[in-house]
Amino acid sequence: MSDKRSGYISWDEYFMGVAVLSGMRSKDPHTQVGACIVSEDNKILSMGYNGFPKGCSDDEFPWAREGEPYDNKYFYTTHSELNAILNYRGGSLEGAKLYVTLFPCNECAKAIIQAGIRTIVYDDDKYEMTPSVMASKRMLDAAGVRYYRYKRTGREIQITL
Ligand SMILES: O=c1[nH]c(=O)n([C@H]2C[C@H](O)[C@@H](COP(=O)(O)O)O2)cc1CO
Ligand SMILES: [Zn+2]
Repeated sequence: MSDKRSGYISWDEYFMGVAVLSGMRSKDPHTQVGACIVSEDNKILSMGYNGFPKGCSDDEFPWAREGEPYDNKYFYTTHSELNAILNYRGGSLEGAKLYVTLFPCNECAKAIIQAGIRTIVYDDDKYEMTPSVMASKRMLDAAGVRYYRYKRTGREIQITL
């Protein structure tokens, strides 16, 4: 009989929790997205959140959702998934798993496929009806990248910092 502690968090809770925590760094006032890339043997390889590229000030570049393309955020934000891929400097992501709080868009799907990531665990899918996410699923399906929705456990975690 083992005296192992019970009540510890599962791998999925752990990695999605890290993705959520990472998203808390986002300065986007509307949508915060976090990502965590994990190896096949459950080691965290990289993390990311949505934001402007290095050198592009969060206080000077626009966070607006509307207006001319030059004056809204869409030309400038790097998505959490792409940031997590680019933040990894250790070599290959072949066979890795991506935990992400929002279903990846078509641009991120291309990067995910080309990086060799084979599995996506996502939480929110609020843009599922958009052409971008439909195109994303089309490419992921064609490339054989598995994706499944994170099953929320309802566990609440309080951390005092
Ligand atoms: O997969 C994604 N990953 C990601 O990081 N994002 C970022 C880009 C923007 O900063 C924000 C989306 O903004 P909005 O929901 O206001 O359109 O989320 C958006 C998507 C879209 O699916
Ligand atoms: Zn994206």
